[in-house]
Amino acid sequence: MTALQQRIGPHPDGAHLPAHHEQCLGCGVDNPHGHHLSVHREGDLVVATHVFDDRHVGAPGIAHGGAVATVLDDLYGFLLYLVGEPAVTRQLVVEYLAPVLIGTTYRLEARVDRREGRKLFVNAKVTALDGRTAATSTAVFVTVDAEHFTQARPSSAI
Ligand SMILES: CCCCCCCCCCCCCCCC(=O)SCCNC(=O)CCNC(=O)[C@H](O)C(C)(C)COP(=O)(O)OP(=O)(O)OC[C@H]1O[C@@H](n2cnc3c(N)ncnc32)[C@H](O)[C@@H]1OP(=O)(O)O
Repeated sequence: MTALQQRIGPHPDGAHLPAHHEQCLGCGVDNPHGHHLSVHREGDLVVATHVFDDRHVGAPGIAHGGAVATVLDDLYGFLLYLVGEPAVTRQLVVEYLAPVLIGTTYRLEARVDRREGRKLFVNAKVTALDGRTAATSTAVFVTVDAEHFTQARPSSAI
């Protein structure tokens, strides 16, 4: 079994899910520019509690929209542990409903809506602890084989 297959799982309900790799911008613990997302499984959901910090600011005090999209994209990447196959983002849509505030705790959750062949239709939301939804998202991921990741330079391949 390859390291990638081991990481893919299966992972039981409630389990903390492993980072995609140590340098991943979304979840890698060794990326100093990263978001260091920590994600667990809740049934069919993948869930993170997240605080954007000063590295992610757009307008003063408000998270940059690209940073929010980055975190959502990476969160979707954790659904692949539930699906059991690698996949990559083909389309990412974000609705910014309210400012996502720096230094404020948010709950992020994502799920697979449906699958059609290689296409995974997924959705997510970002919710403040008072229950207000700050952002919603949909995306299309397409499953790929392990060779997809060998296109990168050897030093950065996973
Ligand atoms: C498991 C855990 C692993 C963990 C261990 C780490 C490994 C996993 C790391 C992941 C880490 C995550 C991190 C965050 C997620 C990224 O950031 S992923 C990085 C960003 N994304 C990319 O780089 C992807 C770049 N794009 C590509 O490589 C290629 O376009 C793709 C996505 C592989 C697809 O290419 P292709 O295989 O040639 O497929 P193509 O025929 O174009 O389309 C496939 C199907 O999708 C359909 N389609 C295309 N676009 C659309 C659309 N917008 N809407 C609906 N359908 C569409 C097509 O019509 C087609 O449908 P069918 O004809 O099959 O019915």
